Amino acid sequence: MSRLLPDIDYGPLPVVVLTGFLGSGKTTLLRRLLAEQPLGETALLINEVGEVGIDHRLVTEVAPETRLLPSGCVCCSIRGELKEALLELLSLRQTGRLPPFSRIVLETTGLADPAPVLATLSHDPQLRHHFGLARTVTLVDALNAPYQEGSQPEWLAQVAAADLLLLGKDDLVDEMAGGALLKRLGELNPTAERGLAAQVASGDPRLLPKRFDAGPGPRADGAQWPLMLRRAADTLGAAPGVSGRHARIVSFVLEFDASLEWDHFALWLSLLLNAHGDKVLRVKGILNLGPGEPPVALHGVQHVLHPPQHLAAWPDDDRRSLIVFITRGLAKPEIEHSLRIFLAALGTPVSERRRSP
Ligand SMILES: Nc1nc2c(ncn2[C@@H]2O[C@H](COP(=O)(O)OP(=O)(O)OP(=O)(O)O)[C@@H](O)[C@H]2O)c(=O)[nH]1
Repeated sequence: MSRLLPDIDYGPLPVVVLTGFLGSGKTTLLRRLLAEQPLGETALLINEVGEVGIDHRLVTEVAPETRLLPSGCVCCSIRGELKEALLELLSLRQTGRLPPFSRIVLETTGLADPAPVLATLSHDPQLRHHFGLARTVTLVDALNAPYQEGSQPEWLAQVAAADLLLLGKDDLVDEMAGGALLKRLGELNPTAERGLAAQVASGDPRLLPKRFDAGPGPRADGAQWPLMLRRAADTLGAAPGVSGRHARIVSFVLEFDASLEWDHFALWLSLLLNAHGDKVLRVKGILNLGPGEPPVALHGVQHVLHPPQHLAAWPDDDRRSLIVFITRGLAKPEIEHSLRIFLAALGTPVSERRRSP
């Protein structure tokens, strides 16, 4: 008798990366998120420091298809292992040894800068064929955030990499402190959506997208991308940059009214990220490449520049190019200067829009 195989969609599987400093509440959040969800829809990959994976035991009840990566820090040697773990999961799914799960949640160790994981997911051709980075979610511990911002570079890298910032343990601080923290997170990463972890309910689609292109990135909803960038630009305004409490963190926006020459701009950005990717914690942009051209969405974390994406159309008449940077030890004037000199040398000078203070 022939067995009916499940109808598996072999399109790229969405991968949601969940990060957050040690003890910020990632496992607690995952348990709530996955509780009451149909078993087998979500595969969970957990990377932990140390030999014994305690989290693994905690989440096994709700997600039996968990695979635990064997060794420690994501940021050092995990690239090979992450790839193997992802491909193994896929193989088990395709051969029917695992249910046809429709997404993967990858919880990174709390001590890690997520950039290497994001780089692996975005740049490995085999992984890119099968998986799509849908969203990076960072959990921030409300009680410890002020201290962690001042002392832990990984905390800042996690906050900067996020598409969604969730404030956890807000029950441990008063309302005013919680509000101030959310505002602070908006200053540090003005392009991320913000919310309270306590409001994440079981099955929250922000963390459990159904398809890769249903994620929050530029693929998902072209109109949202420029609007998000404009909100960020308004937040940052004419300020030279919002400073962090340490290590010269700044967030700022470059705005251009004139269209940009893609080849020249892309070359400049690649050179910038090659040379200073460790200082560019995050870059997100929407570019106007000239009349009749669709807008292009840019999206990068440190040395990683995700493949730029053409959006269907501009949402309205506003045709500004906007590029938001979050940098460490690289100030806005340095980046402006480098872009201006570079484009002028190639014969396509642009002048940046200046907002009146
Ligand atoms: N008061 C309060 N405690 C919380 C909340 N979320 C998590 N905790 C507690 O914080 C501690 C750490 O939570 P976990 O969920 O294990 O944190 P984690 O980020 O997975 O920890 P690591 O895997 O060690 O990085 C546990 O004792 C939780 O019960 C919250 O919203 N409020």
